[in-house]
Amino acid sequence: MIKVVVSGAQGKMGKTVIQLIRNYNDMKAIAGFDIAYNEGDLVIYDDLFKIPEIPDVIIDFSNPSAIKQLTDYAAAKGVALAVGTTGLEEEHIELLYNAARTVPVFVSHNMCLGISLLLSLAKQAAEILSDHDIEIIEKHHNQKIDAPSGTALMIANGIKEVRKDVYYVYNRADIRKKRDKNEIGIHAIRGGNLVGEHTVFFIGEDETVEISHKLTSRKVLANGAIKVIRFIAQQKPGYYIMQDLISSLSH
Ligand SMILES: NC(=O)C1=CN([C@@H]2O[C@H](COP(=O)(O)OP(=O)(O)OC[C@H]3O[C@@H](n4cnc5c(N)ncnc54)[C@H](OP(=O)(O)O)[C@@H]3O)[C@@H](O)[C@H]2O)C=CC1
Ligand SMILES: O=C(O)C1=N[C@H](C(=O)O)C[C@H](O)C1
Repeated sequence: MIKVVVSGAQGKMGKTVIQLIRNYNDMKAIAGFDIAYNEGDLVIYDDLFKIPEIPDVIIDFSNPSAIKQLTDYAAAKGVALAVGTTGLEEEHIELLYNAARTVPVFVSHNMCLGISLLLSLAKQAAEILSDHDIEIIEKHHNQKIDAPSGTALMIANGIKEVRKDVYYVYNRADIRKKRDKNEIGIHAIRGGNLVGEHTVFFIGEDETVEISHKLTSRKVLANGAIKVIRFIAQQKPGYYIMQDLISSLSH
């Protein structure tokens, strides 16, 4: 039985994950971690160190400000940590890499497998359509704090691995020149209760290729989180990404 603490337990993703964990008998949510008002039947703590039982895994969908406590706690107690929170800065990534020296740490800005497929198709398209202009549009609900989305940045970073000279342009409002060949334009749309949509455009002469992924429910992301919990619970200390999980599924 994998004992799980859900971080961001009062949030949209945290609640969805807690609900889904109840469907499985190989894992149990033993507590939540959140700074928000405490509601529901799972006990939610505002300080990880107050949780009486030590979990096997913490799954996190909260806020970058939680990363310090999450990594301190995971390293101190020898607990595996899986982070889905986006909007991370360099300092947070550094904390996660440091923790990964002593405990298993998994980081993915998108936990659904469909986005991994989009990423791999986008990298392939960037190689084949090497003279096409690349633009990314992401759409999310009006409660999202960070922009562009972690997934949009992850896609752009993946494309940069095959087109090393690209750079990112987030807002053309103040630009007074023609589009540069090496730009990846990244654009964020916010509205209503959109769960998450990402489209990568490869635009050439008289031709546009679009690769899209659209979510209509958080259940898909929470299903991915369940796979991540099972995966990270079995790993040695180290820093893991979605590709590691996918490779483990094919073995
Ligand atoms: N990797 C993935 O697949 C996915 C990632 N995400 C990311 O997960 C994060 C959460 O998303 P979502 O559930 O929609 O957001 P919500 O705002 O609905 O939930 C976040 C929760 O975390 C709480 N919180 C804020 N700061 C802290 C802290 N320092 N310590 C503990 N809890 C804290 C919030 O409290 P309060 O409301 O009081 O601020 C809130 O209850 C975002 O970064 C989002 O981009 C979301 C979906 C999928
Ligand atoms: O905030 C969200 O909701 C989501 N955030 C992630 C991101 O920033 O990429 C993943 C997903 O699209 C939902």
